[in-house]
Amino acid sequence: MSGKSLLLKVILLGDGGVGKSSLMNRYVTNKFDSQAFHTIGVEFLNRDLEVDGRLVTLQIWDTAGQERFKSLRTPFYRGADCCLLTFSVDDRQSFHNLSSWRKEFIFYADVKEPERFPFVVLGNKLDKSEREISTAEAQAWCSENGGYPYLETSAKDDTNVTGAFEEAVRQVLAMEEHMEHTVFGNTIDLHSSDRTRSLCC
Ligand SMILES: Nc1nc2c(ncn2[C@@H]2O[C@H](COP(=O)(O)OP(=O)(O)OP(=O)(O)O)[C@@H](O)[C@H]2O)c(=O)[nH]1
Ligand SMILES: [Mg+2]
Repeated sequence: MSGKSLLLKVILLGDGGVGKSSLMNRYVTNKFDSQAFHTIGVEFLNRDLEVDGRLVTLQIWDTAGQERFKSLRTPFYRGADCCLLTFSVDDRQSFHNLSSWRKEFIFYADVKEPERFPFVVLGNKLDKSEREISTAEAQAWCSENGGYPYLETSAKDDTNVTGAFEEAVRQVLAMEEHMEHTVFGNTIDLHSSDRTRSLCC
């Protein structure tokens, strides 16, 4: 394991009531509240974890999904390393709104290269018996809209919650690795025979 812990900011977005706060609380405190209140503005919690030998401090930002709190949540998007787009599998409207959430995030976080940004899609409330969105439909949206990883979770039953946050970390680490390769790939080779040509005026 490499010594120093990496601080990663992950943000949960999605309609009011899909279970963002419940996912964060399940992951960080292992508790579930069936009478949870709507979030006002934003809240965050940290959790340390190890993924593929890397020590990471995950700073999870939980935002208010209700439209009336838009101005309270958007200032906190900047600096996010990963965005968890969340819907509820028993609520078609929340699935339909994923595109708007992504758009809002890209705008307020001022993401320079949206097609490269690590989004992860979560279909929560997997424990519900009556679904409105099938796994296949959600997967299709993810592959058509940028090839995002898709995970189904239940904050209530603690299904795949750890897996969801670990996937977020993996996506960020993979992106970092990719960027490092790109930077090194673009390094100017001072000994290259092309050098005279490219520097010549
Ligand atoms: N059955 C079931 N209920 C859940 C699950 N996750 C959350 N809930 C319930 O759904 C309701 C809304 O959950 P929240 O976590 O408050 O939703 P939210 O996305 O944070 O909502 P906002 O804060 O308004 O944006 C609460 O009553 C939760 O108990 C789940 O996995 N399964
Ligand atoms: Mg909430």
